[in-house]
Amino acid sequence: MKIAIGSDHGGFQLKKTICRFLEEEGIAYQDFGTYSSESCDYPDIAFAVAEAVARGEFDRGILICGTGIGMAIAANKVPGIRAALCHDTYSARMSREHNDANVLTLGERVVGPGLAVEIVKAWLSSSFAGERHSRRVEKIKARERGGSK
Ligand SMILES: O=C(CO)[C@H](O)[C@H](O)[C@H](O)COP(=O)(O)O
Repeated sequence: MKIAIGSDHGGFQLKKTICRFLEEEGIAYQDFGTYSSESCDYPDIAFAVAEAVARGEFDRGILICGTGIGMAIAANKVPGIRAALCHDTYSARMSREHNDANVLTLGERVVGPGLAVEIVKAWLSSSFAGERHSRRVEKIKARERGGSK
């Protein structure tokens, strides 16, 4: 599995924690920035990560800002992206099993590093359950293509 990861300044410290976790687990990743705690704009990072995932260059994306909200809003503007803001492990697992989320967003100002790593673990180890959920995700994809509402 190959992960695209990014944060703004508000998620910079937590991104470092998550990158360390990925390294310990031997999971390949590419860091799309930001590379310091200097203030920057979350949409720039969100679009870079989301577009790389949408192009199929990465299996999944992880985006971190202060709350995770801005990253989710921005990433979900990219066709093909289903970004889920998860601050508990149950939501993280469900976002994979039911929604086939391909981007996880987190808020460094909301969750501590220990819980954040558990959320990432749950998210990376869960798979899309298919069946009735496929029908629902297909409706989202059709809408994105400009099809039926
Ligand atoms: O986009 C966000 C909120 O939806 C993120 O939390 C940002 O990190 C946050 O808005 C940045 O705020 P700051 O006051 O400029 O540090």
